[in-house]
Amino acid sequence: MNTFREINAMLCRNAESVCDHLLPNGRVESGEFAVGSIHGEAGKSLRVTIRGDRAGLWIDHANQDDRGDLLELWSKVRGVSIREAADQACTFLGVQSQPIDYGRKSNPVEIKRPAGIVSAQSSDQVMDWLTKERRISPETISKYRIASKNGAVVLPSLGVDGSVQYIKYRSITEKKYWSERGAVACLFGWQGVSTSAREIVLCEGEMDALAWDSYGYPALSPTNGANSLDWIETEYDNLARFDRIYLSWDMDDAGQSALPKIVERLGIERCFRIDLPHKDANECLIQGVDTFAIDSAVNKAATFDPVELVSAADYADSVVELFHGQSKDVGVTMPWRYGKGVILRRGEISLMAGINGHGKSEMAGMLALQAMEQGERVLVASMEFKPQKWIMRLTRQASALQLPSEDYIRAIHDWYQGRLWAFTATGTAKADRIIEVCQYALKRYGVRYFVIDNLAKCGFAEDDYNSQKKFVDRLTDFARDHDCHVQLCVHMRKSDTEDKVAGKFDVKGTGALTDMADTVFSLWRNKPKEEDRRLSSISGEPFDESEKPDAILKCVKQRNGDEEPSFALWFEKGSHQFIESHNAKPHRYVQFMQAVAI
Ligand SMILES: Nc1ncnc2c1ncn2[C@@H]1O[C@H](COP(=O)(O)OP(=O)(O)OP(=O)(O)O)[C@@H](O)[C@H]1O
Repeated sequence: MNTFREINAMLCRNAESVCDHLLPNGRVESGEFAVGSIHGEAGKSLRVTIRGDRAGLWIDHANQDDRGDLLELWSKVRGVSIREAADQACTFLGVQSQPIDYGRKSNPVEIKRPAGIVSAQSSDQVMDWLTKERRISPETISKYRIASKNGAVVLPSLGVDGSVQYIKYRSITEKKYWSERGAVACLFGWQGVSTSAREIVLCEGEMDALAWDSYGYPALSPTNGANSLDWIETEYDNLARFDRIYLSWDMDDAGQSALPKIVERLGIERCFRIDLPHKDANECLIQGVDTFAIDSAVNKAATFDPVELVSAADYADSVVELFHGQSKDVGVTMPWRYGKGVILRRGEISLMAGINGHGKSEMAGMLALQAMEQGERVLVASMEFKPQKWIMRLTRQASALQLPSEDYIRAIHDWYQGRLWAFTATGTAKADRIIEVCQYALKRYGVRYFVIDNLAKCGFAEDDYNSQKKFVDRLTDFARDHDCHVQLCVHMRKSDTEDKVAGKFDVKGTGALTDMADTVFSLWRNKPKEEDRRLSSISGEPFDESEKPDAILKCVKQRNGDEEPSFALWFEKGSHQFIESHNAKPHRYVQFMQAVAI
């Protein structure tokens, strides 16, 4: 089944053929279809746009009220209802499914008109209450067939076919409702809605619907309470004809909780929320809110955009900040004098890739110290070593000494307090648990820099690339959603030689890992140099340490940076730090005095 909107869209895609079919005396002029009027005589007064975004829109310049879309043109030219026009259009378009049969359905049970009901007009009391106290217009009262019985207001719900579905009564002396029979799930107000209407207001109650109509907006309201959704099923087809449904619901908790469910079922793209200056339309009427204010509220009706859909324009401040602001590129910078453009940014994930034993853990540890020094709280999930072992390595780097004293070690551990946490599972930890603990550490302790060493120890089979990919995908979401950085150590594929720096295509596993990561490092240990050194020591030949670096850290990808430098580094034997020249001093991350002072 197709909605009117869909049928009209199909007509618009064939606007010229539709015009030729409906108005054979017309002709195409300057990109528009021109004809005398909806009666089809030759002429130029009625113009239909046949191409572009506005295709299908038409206007008769001799009678500016005559305008609309192609379905309306069809209905006017053929003198049929919109529903019949839609039926005919489907046949013309060769569309098998017929339009929704909204015009013929109603609730199956019709009730008999009870005795004693008279028109509201003939009851001074009811008429006065409606027009003077509630300020409902007499036209609306007549259109909606509002009646009176024993001094109470009679609110009949007629189906789209005019049959009486339900009758509700309202006392005029107190807010009390009763009905002719038990609650029926339908909408009140069809009698006030033209069969060609393409827009409708849905509101919470009958008096509201009458108020909306008094403002010039025909409206419907559920008969059995605003929070029951049963009416949707009964009236679903009847509502299909509306391209726009304005929801005028109370802003109280009950109203707000029902609204998303209504919108979801009626179609998010055609629903709009109206915010009124008072709690509902009848209150607006009573308070004297004029039609202009109501028109303005309708014009400003908000869409129910999914929370995930945001206009790019809303990001102006953040983008200006990225260009000009102080907080440009929040993240951890590299420990060396150059390459400051490489940043381990919040919201991103980086891979530290290397062959076994090439220093990934040492490098990730040093960068974690760098993060702590720059104020980040860090969690290390090392499945390679027992916590005491990797913390020992880290402490060596932090002190810049091969053998720090006991006091210094203890002082450094005091410094770790509130800065560093360990995920203690060694061996093969389950990926889910790692993420759970990371989430907890983030929420409970404000940790924003995470090291996972390494992917091979997260509980996946070596060749289960799909699960590895899903895990990295989840880490990527975690980093982005919580504005933190995750560094994941991964292995390089085994190759014949360890003599050259591997590229990002050498990362073990699926290529998706490097695609998903924001930054990828390839860490290479200069094994040939170590061999040369060994041979020199045997032969007694002098060996120049400065000539070649001990390691190269190559940034092979940095999605959000301009630089992808290679860092030539020397491995300082005492501290196990990577330094930028053979005679550079290792950096003391924790000064002894500073550590003691904390
Ligand atoms: N460039 C280097 N020169 C000398 N020794 C190094 C160098 N890089 C790392 N090492 C040493 O090599 C050993 C292995 O380092 P590390 O554990 O960091 O490697 P890894 O890449 O994490 O290994 P794995 O893949 O097995 O986890 C450590 O003892 C470390 O101190």
